[in-house]
Amino acid sequence: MDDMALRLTATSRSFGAVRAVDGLDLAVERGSVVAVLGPNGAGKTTAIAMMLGLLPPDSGTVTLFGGTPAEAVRAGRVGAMLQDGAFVPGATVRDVIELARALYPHPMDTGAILTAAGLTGLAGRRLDRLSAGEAQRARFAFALAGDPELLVLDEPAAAMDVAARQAFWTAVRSYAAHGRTVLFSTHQLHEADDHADRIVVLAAGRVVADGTSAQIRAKAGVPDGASLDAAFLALTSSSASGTGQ
Ligand SMILES: Nc1ncnc2c1ncn2[C@@H]1O[C@H](COP(=O)(O)OP(=O)(O)OP(=O)(O)O)[C@@H](O)[C@H]1O
Repeated sequence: MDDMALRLTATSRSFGAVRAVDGLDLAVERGSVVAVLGPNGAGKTTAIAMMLGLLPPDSGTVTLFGGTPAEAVRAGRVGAMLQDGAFVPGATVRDVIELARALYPHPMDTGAILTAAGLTGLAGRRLDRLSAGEAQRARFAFALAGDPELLVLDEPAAAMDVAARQAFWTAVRSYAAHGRTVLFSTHQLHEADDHADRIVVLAAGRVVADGTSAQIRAKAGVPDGASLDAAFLALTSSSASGTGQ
């Protein structure tokens, strides 16, 4: 049995002439919180789509808990929050949570989902009337509903205000504290610094650095006290121009 929640081995995916993900090797231990950083076009969303079985790799393999992504999704072991996840028009927050709960074998309690996602006061609100930040929280609720072992979150806190972000990250940390695994992508480097045990920096579809924030700074050759932004720019500037064209 694979003791990793997630494993990508020599995984590649191209779109025409663009090599979005280029021989990516990444293994994520169960119980860890991993942030994936990278400039626009680095391949984060493509890698996440392959992790979830939404996009087949051209070459290489992707396994979740030692099996295929489809098996893990079918078994309710994975919850995901995607950037452009659309909602059923006219449905309420509670409707979509109940819909998600019905898809999973061991769903979380509706009240616990609403609390974790900060939506208790908005349960009866129509999804198409939510603000952008509230809609992100509803996507988080959908991802949490099945009480999955692995949460995969693509730029999850985008559009959330300061209080919503704080509540969101508290919920993520408490989720991970129960031995579950979280992988999230972000452009907010401080979120990676503050909330991830491990940071993976991608550029041009490859891993250019992987470790704690101190290890990332050391690899980039910036001092310990320097911002992660300085390390990020040092690590990604040479390869960033080679992608996203
Ligand atoms: N369906 C597609 N068709 C053509 N090109 C694509 C497609 N999806 C992604 N790409 C290209 O693959 C590369 C990687 O895109 P991807 O969305 O994975 O990057 P990203 O790191 O998530 O970027 P961002 O930070 O802007 O969200 C980009 O050059 C993008 O234009």
